[in-house]
Amino acid sequence: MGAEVIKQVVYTAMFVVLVVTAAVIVRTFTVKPRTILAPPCTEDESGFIRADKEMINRFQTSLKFETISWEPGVYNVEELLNIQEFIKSLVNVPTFLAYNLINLPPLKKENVDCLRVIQELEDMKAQIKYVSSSQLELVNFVKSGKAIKRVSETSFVSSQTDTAHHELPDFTSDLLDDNLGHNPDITPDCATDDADSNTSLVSTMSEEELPYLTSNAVGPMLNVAQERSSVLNTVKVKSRVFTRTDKHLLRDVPKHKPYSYTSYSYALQSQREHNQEYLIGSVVGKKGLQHGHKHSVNANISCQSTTDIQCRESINVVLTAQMNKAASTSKEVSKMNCTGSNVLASTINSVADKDNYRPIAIKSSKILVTTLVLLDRLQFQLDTSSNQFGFKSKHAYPTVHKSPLVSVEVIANYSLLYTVHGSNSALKPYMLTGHLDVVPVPEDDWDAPPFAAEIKNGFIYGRGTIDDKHIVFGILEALEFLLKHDFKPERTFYIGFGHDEEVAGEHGAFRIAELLTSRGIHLDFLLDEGPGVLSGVIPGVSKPVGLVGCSEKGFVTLKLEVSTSGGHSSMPEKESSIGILAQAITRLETNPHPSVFGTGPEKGTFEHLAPEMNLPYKMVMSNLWLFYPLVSRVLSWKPSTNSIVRTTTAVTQFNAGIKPNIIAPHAEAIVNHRIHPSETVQDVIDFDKKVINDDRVKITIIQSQEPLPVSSYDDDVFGWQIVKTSILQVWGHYGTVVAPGLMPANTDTRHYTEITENIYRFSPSFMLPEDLSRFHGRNERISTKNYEEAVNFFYHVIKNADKAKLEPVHKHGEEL
Ligand SMILES: CCCCCCCC/C=C\CCCCCCCC(=O)NCC(=O)O
Repeated sequence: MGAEVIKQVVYTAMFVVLVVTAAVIVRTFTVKPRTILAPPCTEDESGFIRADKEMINRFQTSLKFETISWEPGVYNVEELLNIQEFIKSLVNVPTFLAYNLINLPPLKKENVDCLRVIQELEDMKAQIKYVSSSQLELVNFVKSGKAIKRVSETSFVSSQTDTAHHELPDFTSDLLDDNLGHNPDITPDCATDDADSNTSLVSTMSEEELPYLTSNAVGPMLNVAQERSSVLNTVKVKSRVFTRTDKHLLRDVPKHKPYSYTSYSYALQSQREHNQEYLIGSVVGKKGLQHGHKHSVNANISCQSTTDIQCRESINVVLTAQMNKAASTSKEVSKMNCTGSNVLASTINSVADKDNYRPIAIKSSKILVTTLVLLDRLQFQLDTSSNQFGFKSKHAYPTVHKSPLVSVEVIANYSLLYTVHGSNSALKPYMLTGHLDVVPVPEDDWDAPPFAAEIKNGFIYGRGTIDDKHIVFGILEALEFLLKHDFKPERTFYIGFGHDEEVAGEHGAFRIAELLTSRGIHLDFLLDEGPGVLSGVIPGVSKPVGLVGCSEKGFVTLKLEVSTSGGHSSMPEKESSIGILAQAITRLETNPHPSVFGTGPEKGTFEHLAPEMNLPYKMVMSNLWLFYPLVSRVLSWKPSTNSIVRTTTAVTQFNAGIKPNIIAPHAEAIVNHRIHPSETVQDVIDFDKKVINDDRVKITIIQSQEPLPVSSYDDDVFGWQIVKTSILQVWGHYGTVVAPGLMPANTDTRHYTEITENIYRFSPSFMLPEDLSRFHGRNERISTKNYEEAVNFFYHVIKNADKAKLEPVHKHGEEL
């Protein structure tokens, strides 16, 4: 009896397995491709736009920076205020450069107002720390007086490279000389009245005031620029460092022998060992240090700063009187040597001679403003009468800008709205969008400088190449070509270039959308940046995939905070704010949000791609009804594919602590989630709270956006057809297939949801798996060939969309 039942169960199981296997096999080999070749563009196949040198050059110039800086010098309060005013104007531009404000202007003698100004400048730097850069140039920014001069038109990158790999421009020695009283521009009240000193321009400051000068709190983005700092001012401080009487520091240095390079180096190391507050220093000295002085050394100190205190000490190291006698030595030491991130460096000239050592700190100071160059380089002129950033005439794309068919509006000072007027008002307009701003470059170890637009091995390197200049310039190039060739559109279309997409587009795209709404405009479809032509990115598909974002993930940025009583590190509580917060972060990272694979447009991706896949992927993807869990797990392995199966968690910032022996009373972290369309902001917060499960961790929302609606990717839908057809016209010869997908990052499209239901996100960039990290990362680049393809893609979009409708497509394909 028992054996009979077992037999029955086994037979039934075998039968089920057989049926399932048969179903899987049948389905694998009968599933029909949904990716049907879109109807080719029958007319004007010859209209291929070849990227000539000029076109590439126009693109390159759009990627370059220009530097505007204040000449090293000594400024009075009024001049500082001028600078301050200018910087304020930048701060008011929400998308201005993140890394444009570099060092502080130097102080003038004993002027508290200077300190106030400098503090304000510091505050302003903090404010602009995280904003993105925008392609705007201050061409006609003119300030009177010698204090503020535009001293450099070289690209920021080349200057930076010089600094990093060679020597700094040798202006520092002159400045030292200036500081020694040789500068005719120095006003008498700047001179020191200290009779004992041979130095001039010595400001007296308390050590409490020094952080204003030395704070490195503005973050790594500014560090690159700090490398360009110069010796500008001398500040007298009560310092004990490097005095011969400081036995603690120099106890191991032989007293009666000339100090040698190594002994001084040793002294600095000792200093660090004995007192954690001090810097990590290295001393480089010239041979034959004496030159008549008993104890002299040239010290080049760089501080691997981890705390403000370290920064401060590194700057306030110290020298002696006699600097004017040692002018040649000063020149030697004024060469800076800064490396790595979060490094604050200062060069020290020590010429110790007398018993009466007089410590003098050398402060490096300078304001450097780097701006981007789009408008000027393209010969747009700035309209300084109304707004110094606005522009009124445009020569780079003369046909576009002179055409009676095209009108251009400047929105919110910097964004652009083009209307290309069609002749047939019965046709619903559409819109192409892109953005002018780029994200900063926190690291400089690129294969080619990030703002020089160098071409290497057929690739144009530069921040903004794929995010998002190839779209902006691809559209303008295509339109210029079409208008030159007598294109007269029937269908009106808009082109919107926002200036602050990288910081949520709330001033640019938002205002453009608002304006269009106020005019009662409703769009047939809108095309913005998105995934692209992906090769080798989607598992199992060997053909390139033109992936079009039909929806966009939402996001929520959360601040997590823990506060405890803090105290002395010798008597710690069992748990610290840092420990508690770290635990919360670990819980979030080890408990990812659950997979919701198959509930959003990513399902459509596989419905379209399964028939194109190689075995065994084809079998698995054609039978998602059976293999969902397996596929979901496999997709979770790689960051790119993981991004489409769930709400992601990225811990992007963590701040706590100021000193080794103080228990941090406060720790905070920033967590950025990208929300899958099947979840909401509230779902995400609820999940996080549950996972963290610790009331000591306070969670606040910094910014959020619900996921965007899913636009139709039915082959009957005009906008979808246009995008798909145009992709195939440009990349079809590679065997490219087109599929809908989910945009894992955010775009300006969130602002346009009221004026169209059909929003598609596609960047005309050909991407290999390793290229995905170039977005916002190192070595952002595009090949010249790909740029040509981008231009042609927009050419086809504009041509295709001008038809009343595309050919009907034969529909098949099915749910998996
Ligand atoms: C099985 C499908 C796999 C899909 C893999 C996804 C591939 C995504 C490809 C490109 C992503 C492009 C990201 C571009 C982001 C640019 C926009 C941006 O930075 N916005 C700001 C922000 O999101 O913070």
